[in-house]
Amino acid sequence: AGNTEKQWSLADFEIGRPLGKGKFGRVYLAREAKSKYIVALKVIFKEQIEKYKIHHQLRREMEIQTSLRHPNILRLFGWFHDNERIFLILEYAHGGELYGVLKQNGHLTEQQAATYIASLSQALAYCHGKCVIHRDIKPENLLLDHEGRLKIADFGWSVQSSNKRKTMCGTLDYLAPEMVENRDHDYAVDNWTLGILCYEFLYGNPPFEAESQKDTFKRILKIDLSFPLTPNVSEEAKNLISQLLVKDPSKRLSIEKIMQHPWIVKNADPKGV
Ligand SMILES: Clc1cnc2c(Nc3ccc(N4CCOCC4)cc3)nc(-c3cccnc3)cn12
Repeated sequence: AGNTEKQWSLADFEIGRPLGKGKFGRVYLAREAKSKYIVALKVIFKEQIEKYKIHHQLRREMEIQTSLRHPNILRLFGWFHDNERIFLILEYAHGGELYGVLKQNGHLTEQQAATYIASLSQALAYCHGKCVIHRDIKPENLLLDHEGRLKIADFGWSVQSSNKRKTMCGTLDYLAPEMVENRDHDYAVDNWTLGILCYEFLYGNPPFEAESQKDTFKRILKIDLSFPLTPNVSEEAKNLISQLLVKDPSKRLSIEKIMQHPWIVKNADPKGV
């Protein structure tokens, strides 16, 4: 049967301008020579992979992102390598980083914020359904397509959850209580992050920002959450944020409940999701 996947090489692409640089390499605009199809080419140097010991993380990112198909998740079409570099062939997000839009405008409107939170919730519901936890959702990892639709990129920190959902695995008879208790909550890290992002979209900075990392950790552990008087944010938005930034993972609003929250129902633009 052989591998039906085409073996790509650098010769198949015309390289355009750099789009930006990540920690382990750069991202370039590129065009597949025959089809003229526009992609983003993420170049990672093998010596960096050795140096930072990120083989497994990179392999996981590639396996996970290749397997995910969702309108709000950036596609990984394939990959290839030469002696020094690994190349990821990624979907090009024409609108660039959401982070840029956020910093440009200072903060987003309630409609924009609710639309992005609804998109993220749908993408996460899809990921969690496939036992994938992203764990590193932040504005830098969020891109926009030509219609301003949100795309989650960079699954470098995601994990294939070891705790298969109750429905997906064998007998629970032999599980210790803490295992049964935690099984459904390791996904809740992403729900917490939705609360952080919703706050940042509406106020322009994350809720537990502090001078030092130590102080940020203290504020997180205390759930030291306060809402500035400006910009003016609706009570429903604050209500959603307060139901996500909850210490006990089992008490955080579920993805389904987020989608049904009055603030989302009222403000999210179904076309933008
Ligand atoms: Cl992966 C991937 C797919 N598409 C992109 C992309 N696309 C993109 C489009 C447009 C503009 N603009 C720059 C301002 O003027 C408007 C257009 C920037 C990035 N950027 C990055 C990236 C990565 C790191 C830093 N910064 C950007 C990664 N990408």
